[in-house]
Amino acid sequence: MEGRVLIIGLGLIGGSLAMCIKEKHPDSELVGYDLDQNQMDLAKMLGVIDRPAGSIEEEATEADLIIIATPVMIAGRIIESLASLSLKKEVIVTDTGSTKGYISQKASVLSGKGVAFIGGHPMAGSHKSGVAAARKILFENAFYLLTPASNVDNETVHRLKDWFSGTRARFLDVSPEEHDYLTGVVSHFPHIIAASLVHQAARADKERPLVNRLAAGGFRDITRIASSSPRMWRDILLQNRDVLVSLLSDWQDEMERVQELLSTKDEEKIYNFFESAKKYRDGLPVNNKGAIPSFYDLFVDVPDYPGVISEVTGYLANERISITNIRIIETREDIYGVLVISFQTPEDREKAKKCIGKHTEYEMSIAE
Ligand SMILES: NC(=O)C1=CN([C@@H]2O[C@H](COP(=O)(O)OP(=O)(O)OC[C@H]3O[C@@H](n4cnc5c(N)ncnc54)[C@H](O)[C@@H]3O)[C@@H](O)[C@H]2O)C=CC1
Ligand SMILES: O=C(O)C(=O)Cc1ccc(O)cc1
Repeated sequence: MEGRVLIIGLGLIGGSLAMCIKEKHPDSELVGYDLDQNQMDLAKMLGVIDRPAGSIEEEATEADLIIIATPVMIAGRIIESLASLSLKKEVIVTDTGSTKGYISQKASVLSGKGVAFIGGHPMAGSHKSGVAAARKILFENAFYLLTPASNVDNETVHRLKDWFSGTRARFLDVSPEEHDYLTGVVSHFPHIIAASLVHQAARADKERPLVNRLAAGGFRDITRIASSSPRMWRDILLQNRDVLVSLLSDWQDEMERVQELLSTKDEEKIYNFFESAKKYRDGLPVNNKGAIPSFYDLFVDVPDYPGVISEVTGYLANERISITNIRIIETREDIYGVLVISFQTPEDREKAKKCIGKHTEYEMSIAE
């Protein structure tokens, strides 16, 4: 498609969407605006946008697609300012916020003026922020939830999906209320729990410093999302307050049940508690990227000598295989154990396995 796209907020999500649009629609013109001049300069330098915007007002009136990819609290204010401008008749306005109820209410000022607003939420991301972390494969296979306002026809929704076809995401239309409940359960609430687990460990650490050293492996895995942007999660929690308060109350009931199982030493019920969780979790789809994307880990048993990490990463770099994370699980004190390398795709992981196998005799395994 041809046309001018204005992206407001050139961070991880705005930057990644810009890359996806350019790949599929090379004739489009991508204009970016960010309050932070450094992000705007970096976006231009990295080729993520064609040019920076002087202001939202200057560019919005000429845009065919306007994407608001700022923190959710700010998106509401931007919508209000867009509503005071004379936008193109066929323009589509969309956002990328993790909550949809609040923004959809705010967007009624646009609908009132006949402007098409389609709320959007690509359900994939990362705990990293900023345009430097943007990737065009970020949304591949992920769900992309859309909440079209009631005045928006199917043709317009299709037009937006066409703009975003380079994401290779799977689009689903839902109501804003349904959206906020679903994402409350699978994304927002788990972020609260991850942060609470970290708080619990940090408290214990004060008495027993070994906690810090032992909190590797599984603990790091389940608390990875606690490293996300505090500002972003503050805003999300405030906007999805009602759903989260109700989920917290369910959670407290659940914890009381667990406490009861422990005080009554009910072996069978404790077993069932874990067994039923395992059954449900094992049945979750593995090929989809969920709100909390899976990373494809390769475990490499490495010997204990200095430079072994750079040796392994060097082999991968030579074959241009990109990794998303690397860490060591120390199996014994001060002795290197297993190197865990994470990849974005199972194909990259397979290539890496072959590559390391070519150069070394290290044992490797994959855990699903
Ligand atoms: N990080 C993630 O994994 C995901 C985030 N989201 C949502 O996407 C939105 C953006 O998130 P990220 O890209 O991760 O954040 P980010 O922090 O990487 O980028 C946000 C950008 O918005 C800019 N900004 C702030 N106020 C602005 C204003 N008034 N005008 C113009 N720019 C402004 C910031 O300077 C920053 O560059 C948020 O609403 C978030 O809820 C959605 C899916 C995943
Ligand atoms: O880093 C992770 O695993 C995430 O949870 C990413 C994420 C953050 C916010 C969203 O609205 C959707 C996905």
